[in-house]
Amino acid sequence: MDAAASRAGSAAVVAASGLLVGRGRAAVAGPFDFRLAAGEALLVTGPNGAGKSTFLRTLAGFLPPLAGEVTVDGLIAPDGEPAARLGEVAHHVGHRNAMKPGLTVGENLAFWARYGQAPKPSTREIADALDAVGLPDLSRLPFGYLSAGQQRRASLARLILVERPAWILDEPTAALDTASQAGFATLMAAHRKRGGMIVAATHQPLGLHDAKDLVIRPPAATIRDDDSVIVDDAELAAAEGWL
Ligand SMILES: Nc1ncnc2c1ncn2[C@@H]1O[C@H](COP(=O)(O)OP(=O)(O)OP(=O)(O)O)[C@@H](O)[C@H]1O
Repeated sequence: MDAAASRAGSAAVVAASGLLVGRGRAAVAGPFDFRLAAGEALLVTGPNGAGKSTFLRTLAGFLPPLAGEVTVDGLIAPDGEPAARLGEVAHHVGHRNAMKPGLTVGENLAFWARYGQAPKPSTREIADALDAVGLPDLSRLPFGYLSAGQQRRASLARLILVERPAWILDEPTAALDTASQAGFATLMAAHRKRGGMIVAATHQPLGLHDAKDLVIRPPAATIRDDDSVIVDDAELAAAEGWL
């Protein structure tokens, strides 16, 4: 993807209205309303099981909303057309790293660049992205050889490798040491200064200054065992629109 084309213009706005998120037929959290302009951040907090990951995965387009909508204005998708969905212009980094342990660090990062429709990154670009997250050039090592904190940092390097206007981050600093947490706060600040947006769920301080807050409060019973819970994989996939 062309870096300039993917950058958020100053008029960029992402907005959600009446957004209800869930798994299968079961509503998990919401409805939510928020508005993010270029350079702004939304900090999502709430206890375990409240629905933070479900909310982020819905924003990324991995789960369909049960109600409401998320609109995107002023952002250009990789195909050069105005983006219709946030997922087209966002990086999502989940709390599991979504990197294959048997592939090298470089192969994993190249996969994520291609997933975002960016050209195949050069060895230099991969080394620079790893350097930005404080890692030496480990690109030829299998991802599975890295320590937990190194794996997290290598996973975050995809944010740097390909410029995308929105970062959707689930516990981004989990497993990072104090210095790496501070380094990542600097990267997030630089992203926002370029007009980028951040939506981040966390249980620990991220150093995101002037972020808007979205607190997810769970219903009294968060673990359900009723007809709304789908336990069959195929039925769940069908309910979420994958089949
Ligand atoms: N297929 C499903 N059907 C119904 N509920 C589900 C399904 N899958 C997950 N859930 C429930 O959705 C709720 C929200 O989970 P989620 O992972 O979004 O929470 P979270 O706030 O990110 O939690 P944590 O802080 O522990 O990471 C949980 O109660 C979980 O049990």
